[in-house]
Amino acid sequence: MDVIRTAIGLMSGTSMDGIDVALVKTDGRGFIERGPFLGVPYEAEFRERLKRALDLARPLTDRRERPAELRDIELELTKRHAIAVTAFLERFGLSADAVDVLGFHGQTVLHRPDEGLTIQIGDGGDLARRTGISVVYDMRANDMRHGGQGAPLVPAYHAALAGKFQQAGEAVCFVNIGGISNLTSIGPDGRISAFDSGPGNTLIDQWVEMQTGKTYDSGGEIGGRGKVVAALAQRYLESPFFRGNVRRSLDRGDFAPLHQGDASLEDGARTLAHVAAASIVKSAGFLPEKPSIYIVCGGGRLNATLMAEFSVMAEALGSKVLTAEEAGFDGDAMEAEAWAYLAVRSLDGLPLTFPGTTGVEIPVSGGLLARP
Ligand SMILES: Nc1ncnc2c1ncn2[C@@H]1O[C@H](COP(=O)(O)OP(=O)(O)OP(=O)(O)O)[C@@H](O)[C@H]1O
Ligand SMILES: CC(=O)N[C@H]1[C@@H]2OC[C@@H](O2)[C@@H](O)[C@@H]1O[C@H](C)C(=O)O
Repeated sequence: MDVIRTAIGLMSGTSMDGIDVALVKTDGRGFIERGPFLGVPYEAEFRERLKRALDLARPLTDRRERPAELRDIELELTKRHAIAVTAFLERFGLSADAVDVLGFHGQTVLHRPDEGLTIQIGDGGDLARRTGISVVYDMRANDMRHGGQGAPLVPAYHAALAGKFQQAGEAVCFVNIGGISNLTSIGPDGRISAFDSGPGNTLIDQWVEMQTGKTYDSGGEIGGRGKVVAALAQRYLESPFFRGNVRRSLDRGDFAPLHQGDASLEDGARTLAHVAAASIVKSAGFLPEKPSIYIVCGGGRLNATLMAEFSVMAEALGSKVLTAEEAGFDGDAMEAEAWAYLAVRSLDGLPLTFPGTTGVEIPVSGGLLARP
């Protein structure tokens, strides 16, 4: 029998809103027992530091380069992850000894797949020392080294969760609407196909923050009062990203934000929610089979305007739309759970990515191991 390990996944995503912490007991294969979840938000000051990290990373050409200020931010990020782990253990009455491994995503500060460059800051060795738990980190690099896009990596976990839908003969498609959105389709025969599908919440967040100082459109309430400005939506939806080969992954900065004066606050938020929804449907057109069910995860599922737009578009094409919760999962925890699952796979040398998920030449494992 394969070893069942207890793993904690740590995700700081492109939205830069905080650290998601989730526990999973798994053999890294078909056995998955989902445990508790904790979201640890960043305060505004640290979010600004992370935005500064993106600026500092822009000129880098080597993934190991750390200008002094970027290194400082990396160490602060790592310390915050250690504090988040401690808070998680305390909250759920667990001891560090009960955890076999941490799956540490770090923060993506630069992602240029065309140049074979992806940089996640976060010091695995330092996190292992601080927590006393082994850490698997830097999970994207090996994929890129083998010709992959370095993202998305969550599909291996989606595939493991899809069993009950597969058995029912459904073509299920997981949609993660984070800062960027990505899709994983799993056919009834188990065939897996995944890619980044387009802008998610980042454009909405940037617009709402620029206009109001709030960091996101809570519930999609602002967008719900606006209308779609067709010319603005077109500008995004006619991007070359949506043409031809979609096996491309995105950097947070690949789609430019709206400018002040482009629209009213409400119309801008509505238009960008429309763009996020239409991007998913457009990209899903490149899947090998039409999804019979979409399962929506990530913060974007809480934007009712975006979800209403997406549901109308998907249902018009004959697909059913469920939130992660309606499908029996946790839409906030999914990525952190995936990082726990992937860390266990990494320990066993199992593939994290596949030709159908990142375009990698052959299925490859990945991640570096740091022991305390
Ligand atoms: N109640 C809410 N109403 C509307 N939008 C929300 C709500 N809560 C979160 N969001 C949106 O979800 C975003 C965070 O989503 P999530 O945590 O899935 O992204 P991420 O993991 O950082 O990104 P990625 O998946 O691209 O790495 C926020 O920035 C915000 O735009
Ligand atoms: C380079 C990078 O960090 N990419 C993220 C980003 O956020 C969403 C999308 O773009 C996805 O490709 C990926 O994250 C998820 C967790 C993944 O790798 O599956």
